[in-house]
Amino acid sequence: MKFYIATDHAGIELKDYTVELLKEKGHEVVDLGPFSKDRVDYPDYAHEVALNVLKESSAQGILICGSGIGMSMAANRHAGIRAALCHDAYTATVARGHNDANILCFGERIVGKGVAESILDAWIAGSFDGGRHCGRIEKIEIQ
Ligand SMILES: O=C(CO)[C@H](O)[C@H](O)[C@H](O)COP(=O)(O)O
Repeated sequence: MKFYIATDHAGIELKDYTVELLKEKGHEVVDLGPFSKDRVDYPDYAHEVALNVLKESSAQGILICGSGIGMSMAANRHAGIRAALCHDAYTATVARGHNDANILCFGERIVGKGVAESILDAWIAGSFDGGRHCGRIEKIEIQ
């Protein structure tokens, strides 16, 4: 899979860990930064990842901040983006299966490296279940 990933200052260690982990697992990763711990504003990075995912629908996004909340809020302002804040493997599985989520968000201040890896594994293994969920995800978009 191909992933666009970014963080703010509060998620940089988990972002760097995630980039290496995904590469080890054979995935393509485009790291959109930041590359230092200087304080930055999460929406700038959320919008960057969202725009890339919208341009390349076969790619997925990953956004990390302290809690994952601000990143998911900002990314979800884009029509066509379904960013899911995941705290464990179950939420990652249903985000993919029920919500056809295209951006995974999590918080470095919430999940450790082990839980982050289980979230990533569940996300990668997951796929959209279709069926009854199709009409529901269409209704997410404001007409
Ligand atoms: O948006 C957030 C909270 O909903 C993120 O967790 C940010 O990373 C956090 O707000 C950053 O906080 P800081 O005190 O500026 O480090």
